[in-house]
Amino acid sequence: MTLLHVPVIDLTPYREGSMEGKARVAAEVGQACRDIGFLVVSGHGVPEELIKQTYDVSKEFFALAHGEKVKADRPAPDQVRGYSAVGGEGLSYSLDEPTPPDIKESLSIGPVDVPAGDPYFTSAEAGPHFAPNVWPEKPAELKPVWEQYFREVDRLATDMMRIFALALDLDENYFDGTIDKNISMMRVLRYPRQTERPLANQLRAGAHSDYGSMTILRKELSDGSLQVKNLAGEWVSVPVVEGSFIINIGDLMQQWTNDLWRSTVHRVVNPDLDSPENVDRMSIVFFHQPNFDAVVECLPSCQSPENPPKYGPISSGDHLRSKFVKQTTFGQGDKAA
Ligand SMILES: O=C(O)CCC(=O)C(=O)O
Ligand SMILES: [Fe+2]
Repeated sequence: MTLLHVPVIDLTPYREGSMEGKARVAAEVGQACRDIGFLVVSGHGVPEELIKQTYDVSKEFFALAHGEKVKADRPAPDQVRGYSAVGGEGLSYSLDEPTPPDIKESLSIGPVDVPAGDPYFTSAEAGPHFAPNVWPEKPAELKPVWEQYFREVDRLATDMMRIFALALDLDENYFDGTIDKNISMMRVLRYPRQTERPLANQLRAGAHSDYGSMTILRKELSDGSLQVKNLAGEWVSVPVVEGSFIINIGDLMQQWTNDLWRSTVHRVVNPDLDSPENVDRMSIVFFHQPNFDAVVECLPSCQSPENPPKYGPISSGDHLRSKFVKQTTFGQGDKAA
């Protein structure tokens, strides 16, 4: 039976390491990726205390005056680094029918622990993927806390890629060499409490699918505001489970699996102005993206004579660049970028 709701999956049996436990988790994850493209995971091993610290320092940053926050402004359109104010981005721009800008502000970083002096990370081919991070001066603890969060969630992403490999009947370490120098991004989003009615079709985050291999999201509030479009075409809320992460497949993984797995459209809806749920909402998002030079082509286990490859090969870096140029060009007549 096709899953029409986002399942909750405990990763503990995978992490404990028995063959049987790993196979069981992989089967559950595989079904979620095929049917709905989203899953909620518990037993992930990321320390709760670190997640709380990440929220706390991020909240402190967003509470600063606008003039202070813009000191860490995004340095260039092709570098997803630093601060982006409310109105600076619309996730739906990457779709064919864009809506007005999202009602959110954000702070983003790219890879941490980039080795100094290694040309792989500074070459022309590396493009903007290892651009230096833009750190706010305040609060001072934000940098070490975020760096640690990035490392921990990167470790979880590696576990997930291994589970994905098992779910796709591949060797467990099949993807390891494609993600060891990954170009992932971490971003904290703040959706302010709303004081006036949004424009027509304006959402906290407009309908979109994510770009990369997977997204790992931690959301603060136990509301149903993150919605996913299921295979029956209905919007369903992602379940809220304390201590869990929400994980979804991105467009690149859909291509890698020759459309066997789904990069599902999702959105963040507005609260009613006078509802108790109309409060600031924050989420911590980790967009996992393989090494810029990893070549993504339909996996052998996902094709057959009846189901030939639907996509040609593309590098992870080129794929990502083609997506995020679209995201900031709304209103500039450049949706084809
Ligand atoms: O904040 C959320 O719950 C979702 C954000 C999201 O989907 C995104 O930034 O891609
Ligand atoms: Fe998303």
